[in-house]
Amino acid sequence: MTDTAAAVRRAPEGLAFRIRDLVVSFGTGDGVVTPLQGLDLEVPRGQFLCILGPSGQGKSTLLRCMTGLQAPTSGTVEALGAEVEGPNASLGMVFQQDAIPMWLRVKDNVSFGPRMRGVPQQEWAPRVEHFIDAVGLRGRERAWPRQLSGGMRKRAAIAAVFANDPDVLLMDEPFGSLDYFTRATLHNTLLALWEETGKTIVFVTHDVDEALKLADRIVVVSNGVVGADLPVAFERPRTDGLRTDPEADAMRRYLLEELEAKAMPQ
Ligand SMILES: Nc1ncnc2c1ncn2[C@@H]1O[C@H](COP(=O)(O)OP(=O)(O)OP(=O)(O)O)[C@@H](O)[C@H]1O
Repeated sequence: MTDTAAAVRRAPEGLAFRIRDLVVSFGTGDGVVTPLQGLDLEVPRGQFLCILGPSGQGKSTLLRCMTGLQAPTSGTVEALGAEVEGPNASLGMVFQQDAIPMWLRVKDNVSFGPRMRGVPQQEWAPRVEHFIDAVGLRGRERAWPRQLSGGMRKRAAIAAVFANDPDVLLMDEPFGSLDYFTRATLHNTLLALWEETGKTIVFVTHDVDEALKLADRIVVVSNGVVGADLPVAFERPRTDGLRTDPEADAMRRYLLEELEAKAMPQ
């Protein structure tokens, strides 16, 4: 696809998310923790947004609010123009853990979402075949998850979330447990599917280089608010050359300093 075609296809038509003054508090045995303290964030449709942040400062809580798994204490979270009131099929999720049912073969896993939603088979079947191919699992359709490597199980999870055709994908450190090379190939698979489908992706990571490779935009969440908000304009596809690019290096240093400055003592 040419840059122009991609830009036209991904031209934002409104917002995927509008988050206003989001506060989340939890009561614990030791008192109250408030990981989100009045956070504002807008995410245009089609954007690949990476959320970075020091440990324990609210990234997962924010993502859970965006998927409807966590209710705000106050403030509002709107997805696709409507207030998020609970999980729904337009908000697809991928977590760090292998969140695929181990009792279903690969193909049954990939088709699980649309089958559960009662989508007619003639509608889901071609999508399922397409995404099995797109993630490189052709030939393993009848395998059980336990017969696959961690990277392949992640491929099945990605095919499953795309086959369910959500408008938005929310991913919480999805590749955190994988080795460097497996992650690198999964980055390319995910980017190819994002280019193809134009879906909005919100991706939480600890890893600055992962964010620089993937994102259109990086926000740093610290002390319960958006502490830094940077556009990432490096040309795609982003290759290993990004590691030695002076601009990328400047951004990497800035982000690492930002994370270090805001990290809480562990
Ligand atoms: N259900 C809960 N009950 C009580 N405290 C919680 C709950 N969920 C999160 N917290 C607390 O809220 C804070 C933020 O947690 P959160 O998981 O959102 O941080 P994070 O930035 O994603 O961290 P990490 O990068 O380490 O995964 C932490 O202090 C955590 O212990």
